[in-house]
Amino acid sequence: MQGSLWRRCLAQLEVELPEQQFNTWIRPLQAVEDGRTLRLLAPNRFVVDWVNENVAGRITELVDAVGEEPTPAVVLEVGSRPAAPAMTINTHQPVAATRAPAYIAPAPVRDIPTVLGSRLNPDFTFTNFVEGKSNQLGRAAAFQVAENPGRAYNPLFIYGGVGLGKTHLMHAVGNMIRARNEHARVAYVHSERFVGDMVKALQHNTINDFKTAYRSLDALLIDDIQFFAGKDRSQEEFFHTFNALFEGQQQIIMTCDRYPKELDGLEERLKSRFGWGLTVAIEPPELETCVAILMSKAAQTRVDLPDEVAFFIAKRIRSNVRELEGALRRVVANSQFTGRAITMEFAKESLRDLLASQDRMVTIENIQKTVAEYFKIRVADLLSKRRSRSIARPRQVAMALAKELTSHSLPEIGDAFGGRDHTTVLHACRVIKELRESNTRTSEDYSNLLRTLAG
Ligand SMILES: Nc1ncnc2c1ncn2[C@@H]1O[C@H](COP(=O)(O)OP(=O)(O)OP(=O)(O)O)[C@@H](O)[C@H]1O
Repeated sequence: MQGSLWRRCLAQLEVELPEQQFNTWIRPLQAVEDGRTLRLLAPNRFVVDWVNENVAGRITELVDAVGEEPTPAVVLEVGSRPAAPAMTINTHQPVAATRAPAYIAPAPVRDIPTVLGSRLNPDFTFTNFVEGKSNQLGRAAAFQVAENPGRAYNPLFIYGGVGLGKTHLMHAVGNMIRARNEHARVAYVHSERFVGDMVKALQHNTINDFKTAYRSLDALLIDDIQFFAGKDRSQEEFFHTFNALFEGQQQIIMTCDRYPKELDGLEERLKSRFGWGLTVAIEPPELETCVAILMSKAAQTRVDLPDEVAFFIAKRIRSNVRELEGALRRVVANSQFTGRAITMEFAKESLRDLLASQDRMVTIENIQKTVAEYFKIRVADLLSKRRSRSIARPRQVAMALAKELTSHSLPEIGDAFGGRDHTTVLHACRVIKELRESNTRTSEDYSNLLRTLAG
């Protein structure tokens, strides 16, 4: 069957490679298969070089693993196939939906009302959002907003770390509003896109259309508003949009990676407005919730995932839900690729590289989570500006651990702790070093944490 060999390789590569790499370098390849050769046609020399350097070996391995006799030779060259619909490469769809910017269809600003209205991701619903202690409040608030848009909590402000389900919840609200009223004008927009659209509208003299489009909505869902930091013109425009929607009792939902008051580079008048409705945090999920999420994702794709495998994955991948899904996707793709059932042994084998690199690499997120659990505070507290001793000390411990266990620079660490200056991190490292020498308690805490994190 023409094209099937490459399709299988593609499905596997999509799981193994970061999304951006896959889209940039692999997706543009066109395949021509004749049983003896798999010819991959690249649009230009850059793509050929990149693929040769980075994934050619892996492609050959995958072709070998498919086990066709004789094993087809892989040829990579610049070229393109004459357009023939039957040969279009049909790439496999990932289990999880792609991330925010991907829903945004490039469209002229004039079309905003229609285009915005079609940007909801139908896969993100309340039904498939798994509830746990870490997201209970956020889910409950979102549900109430969906039942009573513009009136329950306006605005609804959801904040928390990456990959914890903020975007999912936001879309769930939009989907539910639309399910209850098909005429409702609901728009999802990433803040970066809002900024881009606004700049275009200014350039093309269509700022009035832009304003009307946004202000005519029943609900505006705006993601990752930390992107507004430092962008004064966009904040100004968003301020007016916000006021118009708010006054019209039109719903506004926002997400952000931190508590709004902690956002540097954001005007005070916006920060205070963000707090007019309800502000809820989403925390990293506990083990049981992680297991439940895995089971739910497996069930959605009709995959048989034994409990012990779900526990194994949940225990080993602790950073966030997106990573958890990535690990599951890898196991499932591997199982579909090889036709083997998902057993403990199989999962360990499929995730070996991922776990090995994770074991070698302690992440700042992981440190924050472990330190927060250890001191029984919230990750959000570590990222906040609160200065009370019970928060500030653990924060300094976490910063010192990040310096010791990761290869991140001081500014990067500062940034990961709610956008702090590198001198704060340096100060934290010095304080902790001194305390470890003079204070048994700190010294013990630090050693315990080091043991937990680095084995
Ligand atoms: N409680 C949950 N139940 C089911 N799926 C979840 C849950 N939490 C997160 N997910 C899934 O995890 C993935 C990442 O979630 P999402 O994109 O909503 O994260 P986010 O908090 O918006 O992250 P970012 O700040 O990076 O945009 C999505 O595929 C989402 O469906």
